[in-house]
Amino acid sequence: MEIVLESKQLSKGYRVGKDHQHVLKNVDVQIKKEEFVTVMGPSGSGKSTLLYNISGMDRMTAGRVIFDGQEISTLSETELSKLRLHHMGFIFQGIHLLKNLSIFDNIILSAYLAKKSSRHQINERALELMQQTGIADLAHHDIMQASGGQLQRVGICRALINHPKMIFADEPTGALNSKSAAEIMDILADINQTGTTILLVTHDVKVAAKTERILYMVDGNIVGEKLLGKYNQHNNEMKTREEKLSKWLMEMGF
Ligand SMILES: Nc1ncnc2c1ncn2[C@@H]1O[C@H](COP(=O)(O)OP(=O)(O)OP(=O)(O)O)[C@@H](O)[C@H]1O
Repeated sequence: MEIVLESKQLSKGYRVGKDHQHVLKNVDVQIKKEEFVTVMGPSGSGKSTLLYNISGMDRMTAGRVIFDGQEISTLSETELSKLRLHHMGFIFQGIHLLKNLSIFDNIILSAYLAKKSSRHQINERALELMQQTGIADLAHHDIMQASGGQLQRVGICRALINHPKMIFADEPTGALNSKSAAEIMDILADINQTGTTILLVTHDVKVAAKTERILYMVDGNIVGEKLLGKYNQHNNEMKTREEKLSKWLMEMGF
């Protein structure tokens, strides 16, 4: 299967006073097209840092990242933001929506900025995504009127509006109760099944068990991986997947 994202010897460090803290240490990762991959590991091991550096949200200190055949390590800020706008989608725990815009306008904003589609096409796409994520009734609501789970769905619609090749999600269910978290993961699994590659960071075994491959990070490097295969919400397989994953995580020292 074709590789969509690859890091080679990716390193990231921060100056802390007089010291230099090495957070990512020569990380080599390959994500295949249409894969659904999770990064797990202890707190502070560098999971979010990996997500932000491999997606070009942050600048790596050394190494290379190749996204969809293009070296992104050498792109300018303008080129990087264009790449992110057109080809990547981001979902965060704190959803960062604009409070003065309606739910619908929050979703379509980046499609207007991308200037790739007509107003009609953008509206159609937004409606289709809102239907898919179960928030079509909320289109013209104020974001202050929505629950955490609904807002996370808005975040998913916003991330998908420009048909990204890949979604990056940092603890997308971190602020949700377990029922909403399970629903959000089913939506992400559906999105993945229809061809969008996803790289996700989580601490939650139930969340990771719905993904295809789990990378385990310790102290700035990937030290193991577990292949679970694609999750099918219509097969009654969650318990087995969770047990398999929990057993492996225990072996990894989680
Ligand atoms: N801007 C920064 N300046 C200095 N150190 C930083 C900065 N951002 C992150 N770090 C450090 O990098 C290390 C890894 O942080 P990161 O957030 O990537 O870990 P994580 O595995 O995602 O943790 P968690 O599971 O707690 O979210 C931590 O020790 C953190 O303090």
